[in-house]
Amino acid sequence: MDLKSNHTAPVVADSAPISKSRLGVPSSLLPYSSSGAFSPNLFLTVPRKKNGILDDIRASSLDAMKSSSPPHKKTRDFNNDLVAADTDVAYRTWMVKYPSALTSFEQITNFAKGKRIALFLDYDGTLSPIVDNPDSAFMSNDMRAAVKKVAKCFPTAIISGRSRDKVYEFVGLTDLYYAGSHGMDIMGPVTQFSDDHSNCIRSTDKQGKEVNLFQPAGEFLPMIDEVFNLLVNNTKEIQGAKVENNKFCVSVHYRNVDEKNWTTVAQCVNKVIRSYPRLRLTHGRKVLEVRPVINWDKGKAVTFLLESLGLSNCDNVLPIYVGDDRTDEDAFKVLREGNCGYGILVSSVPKESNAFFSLRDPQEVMEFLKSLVIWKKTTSAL
Ligand SMILES: O=P(O)(O)OC[C@H]1O[C@H](O[C@H]2O[C@H](CO)[C@@H](O)[C@H](O)[C@H]2O)[C@H](O)[C@@H](O)[C@@H]1O
Repeated sequence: MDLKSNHTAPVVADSAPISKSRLGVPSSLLPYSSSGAFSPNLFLTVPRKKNGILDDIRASSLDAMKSSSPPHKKTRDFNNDLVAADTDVAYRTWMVKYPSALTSFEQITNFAKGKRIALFLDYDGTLSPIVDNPDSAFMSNDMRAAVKKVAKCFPTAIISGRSRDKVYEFVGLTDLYYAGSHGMDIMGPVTQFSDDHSNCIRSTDKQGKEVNLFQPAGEFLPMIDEVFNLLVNNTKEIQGAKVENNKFCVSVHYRNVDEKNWTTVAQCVNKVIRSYPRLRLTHGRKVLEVRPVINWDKGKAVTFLLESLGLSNCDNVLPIYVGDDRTDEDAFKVLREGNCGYGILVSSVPKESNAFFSLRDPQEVMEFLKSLVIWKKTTSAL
């Protein structure tokens, strides 16, 4: 297939408008819907504008770039009490809509009674704090221990924008499921379901166990490599810019670029992907992400994993997804719209979200994971 032949434009994967009415604790459960998730035609068709300009220039507008990530400094600035107090009030007000998953823990576990919890965890900003150098985004040993324990109690998957190998290297735990490249590279269990599915191939994991690999964007690999090299070359004069190859997508980081040069970063990226109509641009935290125009995201990955694990019946399964970024909104949305699970947004600043609950930072994520383990052990002992 000639991936360049269809003249469609890159688009921003903006989250759909968030419903004004919050559902609260679901009172009834709908059967988990798999409709549309595994459409044989995974390609999104997005018409290119007549003038050939990127369909949505917001893809790289300065405003979008500025709002892509809160400054990673402490919320409380003791040299500026007033600002700190204002920030705190705004955060507390926001938390009325997105209550803390820690203070709402009983509500969550009450709803989980008689159900199996399935846990989905994002990596950067969720399990590891946001740092300037993406290669140094290590998770703490305490966090690793917490993830290990929680994965012994509940089926647990890491769903990251990183390449699967990279995120596995960071987490370093077996007995978890890993999905890299925003869900476009899933290593899951071998099941009848995977046998029936195209894009699935048998493989073995690092321990030699037979696994199933699902790579819906497999044919984009050469193109992504090509674009990675172009982006490295085109941004090499921009001080602080860093391009990361995430296998089925490419990240262009501008966290360490002087703000006055952010537009140059955006222009460089737009210039490259203009020649690749089958690629699109999305925003992460101080990062522009180039990825294939396919109908696949973290939300689809959650649905896929639940199906693969035989956990797609919401009557007895409660999926919980914890994430901090815009790409995690796709997963929150799947859980919200399916009325079948909880999204938990990790954020220290107020943000509109499809999540139900919030946690302030990775430290609170760890507390939440530990609480789940204690709850599981207590209830199993009864
Ligand atoms: O889905 P995730 O696991 O959250 O991955 C999303 C991106 O995370 C990484 O970038 C972010 O974290 C870096 C380290 O803290 C930070 O320096 C950067 O500014 C953030 O955008 C990762 O490097 C990207 O490739 C992922 O797509």
